[in-house]
Amino acid sequence: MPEKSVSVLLIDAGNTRCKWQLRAAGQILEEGSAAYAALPADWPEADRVVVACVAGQPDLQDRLRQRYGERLYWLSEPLAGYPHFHHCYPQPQRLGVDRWLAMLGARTHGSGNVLVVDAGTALTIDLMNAANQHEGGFIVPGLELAQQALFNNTARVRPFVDEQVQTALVPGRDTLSCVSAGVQRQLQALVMSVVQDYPDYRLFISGGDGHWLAQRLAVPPSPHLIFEGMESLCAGYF
Ligand SMILES: Nc1ncnc2c1ncn2[C@@H]1O[C@H](COP(=O)(O)OP(=O)(O)O)[C@@H](O)[C@H]1O
Ligand SMILES: CC(C)(COP(=O)(O)O)[C@@H](O)C(=O)NCCC(=O)O
Ligand SMILES: [K+]
Repeated sequence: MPEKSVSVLLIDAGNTRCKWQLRAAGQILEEGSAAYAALPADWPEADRVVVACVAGQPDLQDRLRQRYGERLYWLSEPLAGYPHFHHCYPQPQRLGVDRWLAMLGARTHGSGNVLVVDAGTALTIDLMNAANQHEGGFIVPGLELAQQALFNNTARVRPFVDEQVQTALVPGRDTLSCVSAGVQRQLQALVMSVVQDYPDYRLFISGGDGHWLAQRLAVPPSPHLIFEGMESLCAGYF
């Protein structure tokens, strides 16, 4: 009788929300995302569960530990001693586990230099060369956070209820449109400036704001990079 393929539940616990995929034999069987206040009461059955968490979340960890016991692998920092990646941080455990996994995920798409953008709560950009040497990166506030920074720290820049968020980059004609278009252009310009400095690096864009950013930069989005990184870890490590 053929052996049943191993099912893995992969959970990407970011600062804004939690995303998950149930995979078996490289296929995505189920997927979802939710705010922490609205997580499923009932997680799917899985042979193995890997969580990448940059956001603390002790309650989630307790619940998943109760549900899955020893099948749970909780990653809050890069795995020490992982041989197929060379850190540049003097303290590698300080590198966000999501950034590390996104780079491992990009590697599953081929060899060569990679420039990995994860447009989430923060927008991160990481460079990794063909020898899997992390060459460093950039961290800036992501779209929502950058907008909130303006709303929270100015008297009159705020989202008026009668204003619609614009998706175009044309100059805004109300406060919300000016902020939205301004912040989008800022993020796009940052990524373009790094791309320009590293022309031999293949660009990958993931994260909650990855779709529009990828479209602007004329590359296909890579929404599953962190899951792909987790899956490649599972193959050798868990
Ligand atoms: N359904 C959604 N809920 C929350 N944010 C979303 C959603 N869809 C897109 N976004 C955008 O994605 C960003 C969060 O991206 P995500 O990759 O989930 O972040 P994180 O991994 O930091 O939790 C938000 O800042 C927001 O601009
Ligand atoms: C930079 C981040 C906040 C990004 O988190 P996210 O936007 O995915 O929620 C996260 O990767 C993190 O907490 N990193 C630790 C600091 C570092 O990477 O240097
Ligand atoms: K991010």
